[in-house]
Amino acid sequence: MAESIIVVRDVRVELSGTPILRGVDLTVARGDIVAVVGVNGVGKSTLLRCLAGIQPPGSGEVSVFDRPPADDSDFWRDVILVGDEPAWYPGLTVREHLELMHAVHRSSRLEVGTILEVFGLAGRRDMAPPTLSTGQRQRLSLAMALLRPSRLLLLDEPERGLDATFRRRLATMLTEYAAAGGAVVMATHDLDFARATHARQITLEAAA
Ligand SMILES: Nc1ncnc2c1ncn2[C@@H]1O[C@H](COP(=O)(O)OP(=O)(O)OP(=O)(O)O)[C@@H](O)[C@H]1O
Repeated sequence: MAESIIVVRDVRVELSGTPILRGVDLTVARGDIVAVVGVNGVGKSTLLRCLAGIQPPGSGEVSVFDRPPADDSDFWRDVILVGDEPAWYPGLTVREHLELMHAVHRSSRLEVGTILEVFGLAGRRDMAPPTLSTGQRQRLSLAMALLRPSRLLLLDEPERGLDATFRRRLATMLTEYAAAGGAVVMATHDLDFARATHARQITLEAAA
């Protein structure tokens, strides 16, 4: 059986006294792509935050790479969370944001020039991220994530703001990432996008 990267057993989370997650189970192995779906407010982002070690479960077990996820540098060397828009570095261009990631992570998966082309940002390389469109900023967030080496991608609505053509390209990139041995867990509202990645779907139900 494939090595499990994530094991979630009977997880419960309450926020401000309201049950958000209850009895959630999930196992993710190398090469898996899992799409977490469900209505607004059902707890998809909360589950991703549990997997990222940002939201401790009230009860139950969460294990990522054989230990409880911890918000520390060892953990983030293997794991990438793409959620809310990152804080951009004032004064740095699109290309410089990517070069920064490239410089910090010695074994980048792609060269900066290549990733600018793949993510359709070559024509915007000298612009400041805040001056990009919503979809272009999302492309840059994903480009910075996929540039660096990792073993697990946690993606909160990665399709947000992306046009149909780029959604298909991203689906292919995620499929290739998983085929190379990585694992992906993503919250999404786009079932066509989820199907394009051949993701296993899990549907969260309201806890209350
Ligand atoms: N700090 C908090 N205190 C109380 N309730 C919270 C807090 N943060 C989030 N919630 C509630 O938790 C629930 C789950 O939120 P979450 O963002 O995980 O949902 P989601 O499934 O990702 O939603 P969406 O599809 O809209 O992105 C929501 O009802 C939200 O109002």
